[in-house]
Amino acid sequence: MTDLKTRGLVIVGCGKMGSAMLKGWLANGLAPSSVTVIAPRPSAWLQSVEGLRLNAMPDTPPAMVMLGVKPQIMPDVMPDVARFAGGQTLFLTVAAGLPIAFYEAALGARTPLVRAMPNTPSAIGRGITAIVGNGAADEADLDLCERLLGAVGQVVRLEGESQMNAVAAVSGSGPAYVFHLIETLAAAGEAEGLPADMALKLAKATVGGAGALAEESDMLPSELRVQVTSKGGTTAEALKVLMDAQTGFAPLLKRAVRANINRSEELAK
Ligand SMILES: NC(=O)C1=CN([C@@H]2O[C@H](COP(=O)(O)OP(=O)(O)OC[C@H]3O[C@@H](n4cnc5c(N)ncnc54)[C@H](O)[C@@H]3O)[C@@H](O)[C@H]2O)C=CC1
Ligand SMILES: O=C(O)[C@@H]1CCC=N1
Repeated sequence: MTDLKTRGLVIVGCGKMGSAMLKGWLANGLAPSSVTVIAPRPSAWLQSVEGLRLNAMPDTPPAMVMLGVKPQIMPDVMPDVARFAGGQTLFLTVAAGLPIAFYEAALGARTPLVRAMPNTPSAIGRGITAIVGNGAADEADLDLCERLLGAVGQVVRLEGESQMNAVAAVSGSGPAYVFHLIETLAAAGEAEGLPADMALKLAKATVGGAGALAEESDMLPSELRVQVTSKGGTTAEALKVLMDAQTGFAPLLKRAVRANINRSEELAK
C-alpha cells in the first residue's frame, strides 16, 4: 500500500465500475494525489476530485495500472500502457471475458497481472471481487490487490482463470439481475393496486433486508426460505410458481447465467 501511495495508481478507463472502486478507495484514505486517471470524457465527479491527476501518464512506472475500459476498447489502450510492462508495475484488469493470455500478448508474460471481477456495490463498500493472477504475479502482488479491493468489499481468490466467466455471470452481473427483481416485484405489487412509490419501497427493503439476513444468518438461504413459508399459507402458493422445475427461477437463472458465459466466451475470441 505504501508503494501505491508513493509510486501511484494509474486508472485507464474510469466509468461506472472504475468510479465505483475509486470512490471506495478515496473514502478509505487513498490520497487523490496518488491517483492518475486516463479518461477521454472525464465525468463531472472525476473533474471535481481535488488533487487527482487527469489524462497525464506518469513518466516513471506506477505501482499499479488498473485497466477499466470495456473489453472491446482494451486493444486500443494496450499500446499506451505497454511502456510500463516488464515487471515494475502490477497490472490489474476488471474487464469481462478477456483472458490473461490477451494481456500477456500485449505486455509480455513477465509482466505481473491480476485479473479481477468486481461488482458495483463496491461503491458503498459492499462489493465482492474475485481475483486470479498470471504466472508473473507473486503472493505480494495478490496481497496488494486483495488489500486494495478489500477496501470496497469482500475478495475471493480463484483456483484458476477457468472459473472467471462463471464468477462474472454470478456476482459481476448479478447486481443487474437483483435490480431487475426489485423492478419486477414492485411492478407486480403495483399491478395489484399498490401505489408505485410504496411498491418500490417495499420491494427494495425486502431485497435489501433478505440479502442482509442471508449474509448474516448461520442458516442456509433454503432454511431461511422455509422460515417464511407457512404450511398451507400464502408463500407456498407463490413458491409453487417460482420453484416450478420448467418455468421457475432455477431454469430461468441457469439460462441467464449460461447466456452471460457465452458472451464472455465470444469476447475472448
Ligand atoms: N459495470 C459493471 O457492473 C462491471 C463492469 N466490469 C468491467 O468493467 C469495465 C468497464 O465497464 P463499465 O465501467 O461498466 O463501463 P463504462 O463505459 O462505464 O466505463 C468505461 C470507461 O472507459 C472510458 N474509455 C473509453 N475509451 C477509453 C480510452 N481509450 N482510454 C481510457 N478510457 C477510455 C469511457 O469513457 C468510460 O468512462 C468493462 O471491461 C467491464 O467488463 C466488471 C465488473 C462489473
Ligand atoms: O455487462 C458486462 O459486460 C459487465 C461485466 C460484469 C458486469 N458488467
